[in-house]
Amino acid sequence: MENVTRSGLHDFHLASRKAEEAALRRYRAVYWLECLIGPLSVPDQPSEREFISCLRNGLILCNAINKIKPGSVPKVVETPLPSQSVVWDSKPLPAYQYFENVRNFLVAVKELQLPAFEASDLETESFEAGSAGRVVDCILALKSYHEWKQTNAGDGFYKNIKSPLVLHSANKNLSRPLNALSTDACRHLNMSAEDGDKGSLEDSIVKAITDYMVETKENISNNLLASFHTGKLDPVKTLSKILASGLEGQLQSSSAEIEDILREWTSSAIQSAYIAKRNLPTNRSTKRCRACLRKGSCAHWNLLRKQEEDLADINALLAQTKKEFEELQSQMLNDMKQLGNQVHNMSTAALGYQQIMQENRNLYNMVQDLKGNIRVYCRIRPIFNAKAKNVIDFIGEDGSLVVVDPSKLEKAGRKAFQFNRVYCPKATQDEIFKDTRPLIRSVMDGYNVCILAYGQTGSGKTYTMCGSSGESTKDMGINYFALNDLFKMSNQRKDTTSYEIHAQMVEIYNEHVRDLLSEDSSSAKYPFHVSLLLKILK
Ligand SMILES: Nc1ncnc2c1ncn2[C@@H]1O[C@H](COP(=O)(O)OP(=O)(O)OP(=O)(O)O)[C@@H](O)[C@H]1O
Repeated sequence: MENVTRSGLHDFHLASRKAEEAALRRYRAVYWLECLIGPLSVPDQPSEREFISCLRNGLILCNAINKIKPGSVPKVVETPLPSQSVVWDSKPLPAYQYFENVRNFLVAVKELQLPAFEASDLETESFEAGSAGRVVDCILALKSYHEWKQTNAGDGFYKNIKSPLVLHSANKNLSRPLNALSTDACRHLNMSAEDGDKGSLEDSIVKAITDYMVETKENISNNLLASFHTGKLDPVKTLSKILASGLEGQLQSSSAEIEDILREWTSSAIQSAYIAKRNLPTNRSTKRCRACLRKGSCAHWNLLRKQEEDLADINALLAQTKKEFEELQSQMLNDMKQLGNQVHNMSTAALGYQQIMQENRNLYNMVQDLKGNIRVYCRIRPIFNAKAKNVIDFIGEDGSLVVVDPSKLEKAGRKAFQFNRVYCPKATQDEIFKDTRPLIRSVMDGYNVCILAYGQTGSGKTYTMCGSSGESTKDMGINYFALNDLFKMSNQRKDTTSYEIHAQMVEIYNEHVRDLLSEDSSSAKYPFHVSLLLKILK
């Protein structure tokens, strides 16, 4: 009996407190409307019925929203007697006109994404206690929007903030799900976080607690009342149980999201450990940029850290490359120095070589002089006539030759001659040139050389000097061999000496000298025209 009394008393206090709360909110709404559009002709502290009656034609509401946002309700249905406009409920209009104002107001409110109410909430016929709550919520939301607009000059996006007190009266009859409202409330608490972001661990915990608080606030009175009615449990224990179960339920509903965040946080922790292993400062891994302050990890900061590491690697590589380049440079300098020394040595050696070569030439020419300035070689032509007798008796290696005259006595018919060398009839053109070649080299060293073929007709002078009449190089004469050597030696010495080679071919016959290379027969006889000679030489 005592418990029942206590329970009834508590119910009374609770209902009284709710009524006081609703009245205060209603007075605030009326006060704000009067400040906005003028006196409403209702008491300062109107009852719910007086409040509803005042607003039921929609005129006040339409004027208020048009004042906040001009043109929100383009056409407002006025009362028949404008002079009595201050008496809002003086003369009832037809129901459809009321409905049009209220409907236009509700459309405008929804466009602003503010909490609306049902048009039937303004019906005084179906009025019941507490039905003005949603109307009050709507007006107070309009008030908040007005204040936001004045503060922000209409810039940005207005997000309606619903306090638990608003929810308390609003969600009793609204079809809007509690979860959706809870989410809105949670977003309000998470204003500092990025919109649409799944959030960090802290965000999820805050969201869970907020949802729990909002939901529990709706259920707490019923739960407590139930416990009080049964009288079996202590109210404090009941409250604790409600808190614990509610929080557990919220955490379970958010467990998947929290698990994801925990996983991300764990991987972030592993990264931190890895960085610590790399001797990087540990506190760096916990740093986040401003945009990611509420996240478990910061991709921007990780990217920055990675770029710093790459930069450090590049710097190390650059330093190593510089070092290698310097080593290469010094090595190249050493090589250049060695090369310079080698070139110097080579030039010295070349100079020495030139000197030695010059000395060698001098010695060589000295040998040629010692051999004799005039050398006489004898070449014996083969016998072409089989009936002819051989007159050659002896050919010595030392250049001695003994011939025999068959028509004379043995002793008187024998004659001995001495030459530098005697070539037998079988001697080839090459063998003949071997003794002449050293003289050709002396020509290239600046000595004058003359090779003269002498003998009777048919003895083989032309054959020895020019070779046979054929084009075969096998029997090439001394002239061609000598010219070949001259060009070859000129080419070998072209780096040190420049030679000019001139050739002239003349015939001396019967005291007449003729130029055999001249194409003009008139100028072929001696003395030759110089211009013609130069032309030939070219
Ligand atoms: N050593 C040789 N081997 C073979 N044939 C030779 C030799 N010497 C001369 N002859 C030949 O003998 C002939 C006469 O020689 P060549 O014309 O050279 O004589 P030559 O002294 O120039 O006479 P000439 O004073 O009349 O001009 C040529 O047919 C030549 O081919």
